[in-house]
Amino acid sequence: MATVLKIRDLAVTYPDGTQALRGVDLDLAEGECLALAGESGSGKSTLLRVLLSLLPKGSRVTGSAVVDDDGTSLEAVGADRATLRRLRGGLLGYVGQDPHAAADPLWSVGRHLREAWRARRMRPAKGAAEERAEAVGITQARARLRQYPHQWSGGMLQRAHIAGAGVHGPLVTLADEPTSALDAGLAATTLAVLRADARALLLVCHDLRHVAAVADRVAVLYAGRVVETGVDVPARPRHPYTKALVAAAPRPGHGLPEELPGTSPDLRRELTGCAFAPRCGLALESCHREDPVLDDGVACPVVPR
Ligand SMILES: Nc1ncnc2c1ncn2[C@@H]1O[C@H](COP(=O)(O)OP(=O)(O)OP(=O)(O)O)[C@@H](O)[C@H]1O
Repeated sequence: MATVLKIRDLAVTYPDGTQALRGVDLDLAEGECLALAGESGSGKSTLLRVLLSLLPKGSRVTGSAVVDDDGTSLEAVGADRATLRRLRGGLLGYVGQDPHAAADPLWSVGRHLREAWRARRMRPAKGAAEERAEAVGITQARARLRQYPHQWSGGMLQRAHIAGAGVHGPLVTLADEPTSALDAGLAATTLAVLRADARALLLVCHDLRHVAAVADRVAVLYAGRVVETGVDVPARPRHPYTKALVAAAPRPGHGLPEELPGTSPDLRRELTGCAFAPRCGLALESCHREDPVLDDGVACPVVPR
């Protein structure tokens, strides 16, 4: 399958000196769902913000993030206005965290959906909004789209956002914790709808259990670096950080989850060695000096190959 998104050595420093991403390499193939996992502050949302050029003024970005549309490559890092117009809502669809927070309570749900055309100075063909809504499982769409966000459940409203994100058939859909405001049952079906609707999906999700059902591959971020990537990460974590992350997730019938030891590093300071080493029970002396690179899907010298 063709690679539709190629990220190389991507680094982001916010204006206050926070190094949110520190050299990330990732590929996403057509038809694939890649999940980005990692605890709060690991850089997941920052990566999506780079692709959509939504970083605050004064942020420093180096490296590259190329969207490849059938041989035409568009660089998201430092994109000019014309490129941005092609990327945002065109080649890149976006679904956010909280469907109610992302909606204007005074607009009908149909108006929200039609905005996906208007934002690109287009008019939806007759019945096109209803057709999109039905494609993501909203029944009686004509009547329901006349209703307002407060008349919709979170799960249904998130489907409307998914419908809106997919209006122009984006090559890549970016979803930032799209189920964090939903209960567990709704989360699973919403993710399945999102997965079915997207051509390629970059899914930010801190909960590895949800990821397991929909993602083809998982990349685990820690302090702005990919520390592990693979197909079987939620079931068979290898990096000590990923293991701790899995153990920290509550699982029915497994007793109380184990809290991750220690605290996340201060990303405003220069980090030497593996950023996880101060919290890692298996760290070698060299881990405090050398930052391990990804080798066979895991950035850790302790993990057997
Ligand atoms: N505008 C900003 N200015 C300065 N630092 C920021 C800004 N936005 C995010 N950060 C910092 O950058 C780092 C990465 O944040 P980011 O939001 O990308 O993490 P995340 O993994 O998406 O976390 P969460 O799951 O909580 O959304 C964190 O240390 C965060 O505090």
